[in-house]
Amino acid sequence: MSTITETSAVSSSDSASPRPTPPRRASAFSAAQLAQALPGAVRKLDPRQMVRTPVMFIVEAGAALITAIAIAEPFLGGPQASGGSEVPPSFTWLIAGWLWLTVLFANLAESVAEGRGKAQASSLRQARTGTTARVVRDYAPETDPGAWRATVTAVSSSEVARGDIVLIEADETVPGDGEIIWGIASVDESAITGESAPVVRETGGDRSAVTGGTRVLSDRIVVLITSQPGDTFVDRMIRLVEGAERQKTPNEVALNILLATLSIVFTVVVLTINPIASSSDVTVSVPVLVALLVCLIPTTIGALLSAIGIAGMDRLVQHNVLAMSGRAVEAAGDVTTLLLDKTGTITYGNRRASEFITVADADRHELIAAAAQSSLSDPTPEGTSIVDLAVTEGFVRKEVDGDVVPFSARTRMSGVDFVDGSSVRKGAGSAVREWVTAASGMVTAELGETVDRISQSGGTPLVVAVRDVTGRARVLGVVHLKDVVKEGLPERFAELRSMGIRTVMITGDNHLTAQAIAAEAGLDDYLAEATPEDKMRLIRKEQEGGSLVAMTGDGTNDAPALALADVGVAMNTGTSAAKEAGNMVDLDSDPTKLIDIVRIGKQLLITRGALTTFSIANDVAKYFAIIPAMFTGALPGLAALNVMQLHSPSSAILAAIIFNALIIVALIPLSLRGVKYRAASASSTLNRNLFVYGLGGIIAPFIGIKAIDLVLSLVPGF
Ligand SMILES: Nc1ncnc2c1ncn2[C@@H]1O[C@H](COP(=O)(O)OP(=O)(O)OP(=O)(O)O)[C@@H](O)[C@H]1O
Ligand SMILES: [K+]
Ligand SMILES: [Mg+2]
Repeated sequence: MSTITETSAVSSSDSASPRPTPPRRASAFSAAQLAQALPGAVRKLDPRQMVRTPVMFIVEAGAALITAIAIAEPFLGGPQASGGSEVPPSFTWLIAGWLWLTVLFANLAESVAEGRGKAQASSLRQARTGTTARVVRDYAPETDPGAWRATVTAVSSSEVARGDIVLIEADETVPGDGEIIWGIASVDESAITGESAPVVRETGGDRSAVTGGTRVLSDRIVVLITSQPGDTFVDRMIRLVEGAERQKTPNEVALNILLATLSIVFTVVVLTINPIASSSDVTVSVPVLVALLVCLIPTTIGALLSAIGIAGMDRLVQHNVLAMSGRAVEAAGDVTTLLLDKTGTITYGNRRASEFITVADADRHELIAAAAQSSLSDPTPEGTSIVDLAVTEGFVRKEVDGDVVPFSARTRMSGVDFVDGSSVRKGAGSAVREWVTAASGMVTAELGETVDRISQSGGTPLVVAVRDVTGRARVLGVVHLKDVVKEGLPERFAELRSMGIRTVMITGDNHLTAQAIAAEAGLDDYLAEATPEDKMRLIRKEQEGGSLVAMTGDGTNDAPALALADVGVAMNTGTSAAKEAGNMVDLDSDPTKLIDIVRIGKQLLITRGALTTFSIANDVAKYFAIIPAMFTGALPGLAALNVMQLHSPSSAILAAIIFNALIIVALIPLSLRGVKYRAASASSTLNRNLFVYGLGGIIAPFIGIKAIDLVLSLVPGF
């Protein structure tokens, strides 16, 4: 039996200020990583896995076929001549070996990319240390939220399921994701966010979500668990970074289909060569045909495609962003409008009451008492801070009996209807004005001036009014709620502007407050007095206009908008409803994180494009290496194609195959690091990459194949 005493009000200034978190691990690519990834690469040779990447599957099938031929050859009188010219005895084995290496290098690229995620996953697994959770059986919150009786039983945290109510005290690990239903505490979320500064989590409002695996540092909280065992946020994060849940992005799927189609076309072409060449009674040996096929199909991009995708998602994790869908990552690359929620996103979100201001001849103590009474059961940060301020001005808490009218983003008001028929309300100026005039009350010009003065300073005015038993209402005054804009926003929004992204703040707050905050934060536009429907309407309008829309938000009333946006980034400090609705979660709760997300999205698209260009281009040179080598005996005229003056048909073919394999390893670092992204216009970036990777793709193999051929010419038999 444990009774809960009133907690000390924890200093609730959220200290996690948004600063771009440095990527957690150097993205350098080292030989050690290669060695570590080798076992994984060998395991991936399993044909059932290889079939996922058709291009490399064809290479593996070719490698298996030629290995069989190489084994059978000695019993068939040695390697078959090809194209009318003899081949060295080890030729077939060499082709088979390098084809196996080609497939192995492709798998190596993927397992190196996955390796970094695996490291991240193992550090996350530590966070999930199996603890015991204290589940409350008959939780019954009494009228005074500070004291309730409960029976607490200890269960292992892996059994805690959705709907359980758990008590968590200082130095205990949160057993699962949930919402705080009682209390306030400072929580260490470094296991998730890597940010060791403790954050405040409290019941009510937009900062009531806690994540399984984090640690309560002070006080105690009662949490309603919302996650199922094995499917907590950390579990999903682990599956995501391990690539298990990595969904292929639409661009990647389309490219895979293109590559597979190209490979099938080339396979058919190669299969028709002998029938066509049979007129000049020359046959090309199967090893040479397969070598030609492997050089023609886009093996370079086929081998690196998944590594590029995994590395892109991993770069997001390094920036503390969890992308639940690959599509969102790519959409981020093309976003042109960013909608930002105000409270909790642009500002710290724990709006605090700073001053009571009476209007007309209202009595100050009456104002303070009314404001406090309308907030005793208001769990939002606004409500609790009003009570705190009232207590410092002499208000004595005492139970009020009446019906609590909770705050809603639609009514934009909260209050109490007392049993004696009188009522009190606090809320947005426009909402309370309507309530007062509907009860035949008067609203003075002075009220408007006070409301505007507070709003112009960026504060949120909450008007307080009472209605007496006769039904007449009157305004007592205004509570000045202070909101603090997160620092460093103007320059970050300027950066977004340079990337062609317009920033719009949408808030339920009034116009003047919105205008003041938007100006202070350096935003392009704002929409004030927005209800959740207004936020969604604005997103639809932008999307119909052809823009891809990104939205950041933290509150439950942002959830529908986050779900509708092409890129919905939920703040980690937000409610679990917001995190469920978004397709990304920013663990740093930094509204300008979208800059990094857009940059990574663009970089992913550019890297994939650049390496595809390089891959197609570098296949061209192989025509000049292999075609003449295949037919020198029969069609001497083709020798003119041998611009590289390669040593012999066998060395030419083998050199092409070796280059085709080595180029994959050479491009692994670029695939993992990504092509450098500059905030420039899309067309100039495209032209630059076509030039660098197109021309580079044409020239590199001529040099590479010639160099390898020179080495081979030193080997006896070639
Ligand atoms: N606890 C509350 N009780 C009464 N009125 C409130 C309370 N909290 C907010 N309000 C009023 O309702 C308005 C709308 O609140 P809402 O949460 O929708 O938007 P916001 O918090 O001001 O901004 P944002 O949409 O960025 O969160 C606020 O601007 C404020 O005037
Ligand atoms: K190729
Ligand atoms: Mg709000």
